[in-house]
Amino acid sequence: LHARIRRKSNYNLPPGPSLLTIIRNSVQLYKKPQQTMAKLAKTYGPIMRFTIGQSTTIVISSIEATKEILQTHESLFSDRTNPDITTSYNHNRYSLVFLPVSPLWQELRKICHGNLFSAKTLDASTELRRMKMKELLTDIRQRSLNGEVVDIGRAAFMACINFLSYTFLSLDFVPSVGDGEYKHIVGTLLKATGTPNLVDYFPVLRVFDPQGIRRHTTNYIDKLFDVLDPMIDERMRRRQEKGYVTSHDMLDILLDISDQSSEKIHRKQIKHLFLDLFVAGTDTTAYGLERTMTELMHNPEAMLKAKKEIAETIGVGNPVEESDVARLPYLQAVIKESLRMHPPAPLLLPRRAKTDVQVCGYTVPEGAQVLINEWAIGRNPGIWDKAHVFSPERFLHSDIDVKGRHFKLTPFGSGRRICPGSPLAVRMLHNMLGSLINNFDWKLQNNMDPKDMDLDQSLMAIPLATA
Ligand code: HEM
Repeated sequence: LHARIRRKSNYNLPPGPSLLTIIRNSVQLYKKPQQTMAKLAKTYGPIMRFTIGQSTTIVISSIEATKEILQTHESLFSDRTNPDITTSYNHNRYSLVFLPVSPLWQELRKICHGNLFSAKTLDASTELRRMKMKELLTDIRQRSLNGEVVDIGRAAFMACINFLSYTFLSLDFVPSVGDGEYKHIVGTLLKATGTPNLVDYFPVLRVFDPQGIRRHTTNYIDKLFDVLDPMIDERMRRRQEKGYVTSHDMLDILLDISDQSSEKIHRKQIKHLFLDLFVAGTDTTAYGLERTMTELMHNPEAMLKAKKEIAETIGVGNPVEESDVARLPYLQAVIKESLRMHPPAPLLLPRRAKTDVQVCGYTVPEGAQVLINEWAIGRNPGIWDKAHVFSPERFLHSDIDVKGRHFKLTPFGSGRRICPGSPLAVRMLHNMLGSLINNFDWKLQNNMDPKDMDLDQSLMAIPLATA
């Protein structure tokens, strides 16, 4: 123990906030972790160390250090930390999100890149999403006729699940679970992943599960598997029938791969993969859409420009097709600007240091959890001109994209663990946002002035059909 303490004290990282400071800020750290960490980084520096119990977390909020972690030493930071919660259902043994770099993880990534999220596969399933987009627009049109207020976050969430479940399974996942319940399940699973769990800091408490986080998570995963299992079984049965025609969805692709070689992926892994894809893909994309709509309503000039561009390119009142997006540079800039200011994964996903690694002259100790504060980087006035102003124009004649090559903007991460679903997320974001603003004018409820909006609150708005 003595040797360990001595070794630790040799690390040249500045001490970071004390336990007392962490406790004092704990409510804020829990409610708004990225903002609070950005505030603390002003005192403790852009490479900040938190040590609690047996766990060291390093929070990065400079581009130089981000680049060293996600590019220069990427192979040493490409594993994830494995919070206790991932051991529910042995998910850590199958999960694309939490597996370390390993043959199984490589196989799953290969399937994602080559099959599930390749341009060819996504093009083939465009029709499924087009159908869902029409349903969303019909639903909003009806609400517009009734003069109803739309909770944009909720509508976006439901639209994202529908888009994903049609792309994955060619059917509505939600009616089987109930829409409110599904939102609750996904919300709870995500919240559980982000909730500081005493067990992760003091592993000796594992058997007690003092906050009940593992118990709850197992319960919710159970509910999702209860829906997924019969769907997969039914598809396997139908595939045995003569004359079965593939539906071009991800389940058929995965079952084709599994039929060819169950070593590549088997039934159980398919279920765990869908769990990851649904949980990782729904809330992030819905949050991205809600925040972008919020910014556009807060900035009527940007809204007008985006609407004008779409109307002139595809005609007013039409849904924006995925193939239209290349001709809509302002819409693309709007999405980038929103991802800069409101990254849906504000601390990305935790990486784990494989060995001691030198980053910008400091030693990140082996086993440390590394978080990139994407939110703080996106709002840093030293990095972005007028960082707190929503200005899509900054991206109009710039080559900055979100593919993980520009370390000032990496909302989908970078390197070998970059978000595999980003090609689908990007399509959904443009498609939904473009269609919502090309089909409706949006007004805040209670005639609220856009200047008075709270940009972090839920967006409630009234759709008015465009002339
Ligand atoms: C706007 C929407 C989204 C954002 C901002 C986002 C962001 C991220 C980020 C930051 C990571 C970690 C990357 C890293 O460590 O470098 C990630 C990983 C991941 N994302 Fe996304 N994501 C989005 C949508 C999706 C969608 C739609 C899916 C699937 C349908 C998805 C599936 C995943 C998976 C499976 C991983 C784990 C990959 C691995 O660890 O190898 N994401 N995402």
